[in-house]
Amino acid sequence: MLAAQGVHVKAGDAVLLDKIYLSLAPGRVTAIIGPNGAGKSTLLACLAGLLSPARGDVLLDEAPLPDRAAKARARDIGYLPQDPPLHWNVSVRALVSLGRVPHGDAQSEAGQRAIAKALDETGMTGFADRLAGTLSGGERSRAMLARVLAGEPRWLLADEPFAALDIAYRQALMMQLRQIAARGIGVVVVVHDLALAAQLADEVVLLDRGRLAAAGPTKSVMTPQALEAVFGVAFAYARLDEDTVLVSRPRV
Ligand SMILES: Nc1ncnc2c1ncn2[C@@H]1O[C@H](COP(=O)(O)OP(=O)(O)OP(=O)(O)O)[C@@H](O)[C@H]1O
Repeated sequence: MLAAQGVHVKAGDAVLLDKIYLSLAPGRVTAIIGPNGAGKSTLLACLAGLLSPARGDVLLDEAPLPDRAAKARARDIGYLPQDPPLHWNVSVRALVSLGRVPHGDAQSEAGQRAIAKALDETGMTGFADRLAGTLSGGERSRAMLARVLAGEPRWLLADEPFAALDIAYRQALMMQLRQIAARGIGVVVVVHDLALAAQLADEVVLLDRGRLAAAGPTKSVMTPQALEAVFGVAFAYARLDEDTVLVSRPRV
């Protein structure tokens, strides 16, 4: 279980997160949604243990995250930031191998197997010998995801992993995240695209100006009323083949 207990984050006088209580289960895909500036990335960074709240705690399996040794935390929680910087122009294989650093086994058989699997799962095997600096934006974001997957974390926390991907890779990544969750891994993703979040997630966390507006099963959180209250845009249910989908209704 990954939980936030009264997480409160401030920057100067600004309240970025206001007493957030959450409990996330492994084996589920949770989408964090909300308008720009709502605090989604801040919450994800807290859950990853990369940002310390001014008040409140993040608990992993009921123990405070800061009590865990840094290496153990890095093995448990794989974090993919929005637009991760490329510090060294190394090969894609070397970049993905960095995912094994918390295990210290990049050269071992188990490490090599995890690296090969991560390259394969992200469609990056054919790029393994390319310099990462020569990749396109979408290829680079897949390589960064492969790096996190190579670490075989118990929790995968990703900030807008869909942003640079074309429609085919978006769908592939959606399926992949669902498969990762089906293996028992907790997947938490910040998602801007509400239709994508509705399709992808088992659970949704809806943030509004640093506050928790709602959290729970996707269908109960993503209602036209709740989304309208937070985004200030009209939403409605529409029929699409056999499915009911949520659509926004522009007022022009
Ligand atoms: N160091 C800081 N000082 C002041 N305000 C900050 C600081 N860091 C973040 N903020 C503000 O906190 C708010 C939440 O930021 P955050 O990046 O978590 O939002 P977000 O929901 O991920 O936004 P987006 O959808 O635009 O990516 C924003 O209004 C941001 O400007």
